Amino acid sequence: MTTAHTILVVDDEPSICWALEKMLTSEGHEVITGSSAEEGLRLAAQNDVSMVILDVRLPKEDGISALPKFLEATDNAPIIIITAFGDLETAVAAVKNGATDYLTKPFKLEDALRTCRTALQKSAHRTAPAATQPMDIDPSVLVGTSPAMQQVFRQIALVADSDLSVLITGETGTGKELVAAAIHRHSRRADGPYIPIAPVALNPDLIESELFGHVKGAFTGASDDRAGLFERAEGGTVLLDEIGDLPLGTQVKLLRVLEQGQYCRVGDVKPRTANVRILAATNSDLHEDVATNAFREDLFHRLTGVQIHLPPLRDRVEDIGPLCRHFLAAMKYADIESAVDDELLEQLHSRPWHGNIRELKNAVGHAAVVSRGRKLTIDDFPEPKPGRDAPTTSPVLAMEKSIRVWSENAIEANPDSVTLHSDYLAATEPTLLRTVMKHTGGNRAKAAEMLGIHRGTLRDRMKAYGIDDQ
Ligand SMILES: Nc1ncnc2c1ncn2[C@@H]1O[C@H](COP(=O)(O)OP(=O)(O)OP(=O)(O)O)[C@@H](O)[C@H]1O
Repeated sequence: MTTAHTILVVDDEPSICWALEKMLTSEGHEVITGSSAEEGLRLAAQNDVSMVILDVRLPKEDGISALPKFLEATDNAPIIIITAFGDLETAVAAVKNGATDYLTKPFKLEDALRTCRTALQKSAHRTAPAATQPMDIDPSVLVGTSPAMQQVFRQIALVADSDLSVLITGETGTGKELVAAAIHRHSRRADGPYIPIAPVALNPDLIESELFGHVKGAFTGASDDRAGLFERAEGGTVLLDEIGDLPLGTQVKLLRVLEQGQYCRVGDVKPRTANVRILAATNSDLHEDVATNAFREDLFHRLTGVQIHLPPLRDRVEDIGPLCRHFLAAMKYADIESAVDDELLEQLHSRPWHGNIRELKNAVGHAAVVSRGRKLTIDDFPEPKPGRDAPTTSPVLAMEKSIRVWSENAIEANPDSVTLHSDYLAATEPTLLRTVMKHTGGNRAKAAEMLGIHRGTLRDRMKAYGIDDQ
């Protein structure tokens, strides 16, 4: 059975108060309601309140600025903020000012109930809230009015102030890097460095030295001690972009940083403490990489503790209008309001946007130049980008990755191996031979010609691998 609590609901919309009251009384709680911050504070002073549900939009003083007063009046009871205007700014402001959680109108009652139950559990272990700070937010950075983006803003707000590592997922161009930057900007580390790194862009032979630094003489060319990116990000945040591309050996070291907060420079045995928050982003399916042993399962679980997923733009078309206006404003386009009409928006909504917001941004830039300040039409926009069916990774790159993963696993399994090359051929050659034989309808002579090897060699290899002519 749940313990009965007194819950204060402060909202100037009677229907919201009524719905919450009904929901919470059916859980056995007592509900008192106020329609302004002033009335709510009076009620909070007169009652032993276990939780407050506070609307942001109130007639005189708004919910965000009244929040610290409610915390004081209720001896730091959990406070759930409700707003119809849920943007990142409001979400972060609410959490920074001490709110426990955040609900965006219209909300489902079952979601509200879940949020209330969690908050009430916290009520049992009240602690003083973190010191509040004035906010320094550029509200134009992350644009989005869709429910999906509201959820993303809420997640950013809830995780920003902690030191948790976060995995940000989503197709290319959905704004993963922007979300990572927003988490850093709204975190306690905001004054520290923010370093985004794409491992794929680093020299594969030097990747560990790039990340963790090295000591003099660690390898040929290491003429001096050198700090790595983790050291340079001291006190700040590192974004590991496309984390799936991290070599397996480096994944082990990253896990150590995540679990023990420690790493060593290459060639050094002295562990160093990493005072760095790690964010990671990927547009590939890490589950698949785990299944093929390209990504360590332990690291995967460590990283997926907190995950923020950015849906593709085609699943949140409501954001297209605000994004278009945002990009036009950034270009100082004349008369933004009439530049994008409903007819154009409808046409833009039906595009697939495989390149997501990056494609939209480029397309709007293109259209703005072509239209020279007049109202935009669909003809001003470039052709849509090819679909997702067109592979984003070339088969050669995919093969390179598979070979790299296979080699790293084989070396890890048997560091003293002396048969790597023949093991590799045995793993790959049968597929090649079978494919060519199938193509030639089982004609060995033709197959040998295509392969550029002698018929006898082909025969021997097929025999060795147990491949028959069919
Ligand atoms: N919600 C948004 N509001 C405004 N601009 C956005 C938003 N999301 C993305 N953008 C812009 O779209 C472009 C692509 O965003 P970003 O680089 O963050 O995507 P990504 O998901 O990290 O892409 P990739 O996986 O290819 O690295 C950037 O120019 C970014 O500023």
